[in-house]
Amino acid sequence: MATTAPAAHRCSYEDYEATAKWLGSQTEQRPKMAIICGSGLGGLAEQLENRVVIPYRDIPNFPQTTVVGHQGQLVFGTLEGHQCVCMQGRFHTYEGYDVNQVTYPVRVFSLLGVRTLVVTNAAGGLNSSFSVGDIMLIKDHINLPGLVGNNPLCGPNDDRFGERFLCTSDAYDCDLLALAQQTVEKQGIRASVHQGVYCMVSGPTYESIAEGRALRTLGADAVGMSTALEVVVARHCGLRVLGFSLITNKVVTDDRTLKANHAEVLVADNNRAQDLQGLVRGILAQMSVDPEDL
Ligand SMILES: O=P(O)(O)O[C@H]1O[C@H](CO)[C@@H](O)[C@H]1O
Ligand SMILES: Nc1nc2[nH]cnc2c(=O)[nH]1
Repeated sequence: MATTAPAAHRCSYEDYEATAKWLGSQTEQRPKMAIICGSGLGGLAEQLENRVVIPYRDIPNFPQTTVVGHQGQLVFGTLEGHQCVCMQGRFHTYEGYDVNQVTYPVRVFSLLGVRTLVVTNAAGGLNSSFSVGDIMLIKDHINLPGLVGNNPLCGPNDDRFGERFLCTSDAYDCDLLALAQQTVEKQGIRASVHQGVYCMVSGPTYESIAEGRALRTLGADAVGMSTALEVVVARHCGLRVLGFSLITNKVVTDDRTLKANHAEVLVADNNRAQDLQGLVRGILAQMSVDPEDL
């Protein structure tokens, strides 16, 4: 029987606008900062003050989360004086969403007035000096799906969001990274925080031994199934980006008896998510608040 490939899910500017307008009608908060919470890392959103919670199922055009550890709601509120919107749950291509759906919220946030994106994720450690529970400040990424054609900027370019050819050598904001590093020193947590390169793969399989070794050879320090697509779209809209990986497991590169699994990812998050929350809060506390936010 002949099969046809599913059509790419095209989102029009009007779709993004409609979602942004609807969200704007649900709250008077106008965040300048968006935070995407990775697997098991939604606790950050619980710390917001003056919370307004909006389930994804109520939001026009929004995808739904299907992954354990991703709650599926937006939380608006204030963190360390900054008006924020947090995604408690993100979308992945392995769930069956295409790159436009995975990145849909980022363009909506930009239309809402967001200027800075903080991305967090759970990731497997490839760098042999990383331990489970360590935090990696993302200094660069390898967008493997994007490099081979599954890039959210493929297709007609909408100049209202950004230019056709996007530079990504500056994807992770140097000033924010420097501020993050200063906060690490101030909090005395240097031993468990590293800077490194995040590699996005499509998943949902965890790496084979040969794949883990290959990714390490490529120059990746940590690997996961998210983030790079969101960052590409954020940069296309001109947002500043700060990224964190919580190292939830070591990628298996030799011992065949070890088996990566999502339960261990969530357990590591449970144990160490508070360290990441403390670091993010510490960084935000040092960032000047946009006067319009006051
Ligand atoms: O990247 P986040 O969403 O944090 O989740 C990571 O954890 C899941 C696998 O355990 C995958 O979804 C991977 O990408
Ligand atoms: N691809 C991948 N994603 C992850 N997310 C959390 N841990 C891992 C991992 O080891 N590999």
